Amino acid sequence: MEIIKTDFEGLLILVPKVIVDSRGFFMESYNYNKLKELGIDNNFVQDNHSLSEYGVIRGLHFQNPPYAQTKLIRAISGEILDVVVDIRKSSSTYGKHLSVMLSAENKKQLLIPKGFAHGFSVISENAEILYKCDNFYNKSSEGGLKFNDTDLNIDWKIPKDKVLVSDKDLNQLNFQSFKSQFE
Ligand SMILES: Cc1cn([C@H]2C[C@H](O)[C@@H](COP(=O)(O)OP(=O)(O)O[C@H]3O[C@H](C)C(=O)[C@H](O)[C@H]3O)O2)c(=O)[nH]c1=O
Repeated sequence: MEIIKTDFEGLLILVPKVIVDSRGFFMESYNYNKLKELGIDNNFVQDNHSLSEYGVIRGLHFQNPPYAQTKLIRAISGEILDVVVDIRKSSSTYGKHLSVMLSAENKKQLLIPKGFAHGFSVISENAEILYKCDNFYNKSSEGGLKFNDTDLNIDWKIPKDKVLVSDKDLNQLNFQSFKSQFE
């Protein structure tokens, strides 16, 4: 597993070792011990799996403390533009975002620490994603930021007339009126 650091504290891109042979490929998509040897020690307790069509944007979501979640996300079919926004008030990258293409082809994973709002747009015809969480779903602790917030100015790589979002995501907070609960 290759670890790629980013400009955001704790936000890592993981590239698993893929073993190819005449039958296809094999990879250990997750290995607690191998990540622990690399200094990554999360007790993941919930796996999520979603399918979305082209143009869907899910996010930008997070769970507030004490239900905040570290996530380890990957695409198992199709391709997404995965986007995280740093909402840790004391972070030097507060309010900044990182975008990374995750796809069944590149097999990249994103380790997203607590304190980031997370979302993705579906660039392919459809995409299935799997992600591990180190805290359980807690609906009442959910928070969110508007995907099209002008201060965040995120390029989701989807033409405006093709964007598909839930009513919930249309009504998230603007960044300016958002009060982070993350230090
Ligand atoms: C997140 C979640 C949702 N649900 C139920 C609640 C709804 O009945 C249904 C769809 O939920 P929602 O529309 O919030 O799903 P997404 O828009 O994919 O939300 C996720 O999208 C972004 C990208 C994230 O990073 C979060 O994990 C999560 O907020 O699944 C559950 O039962 N358990 C869960 O852990």
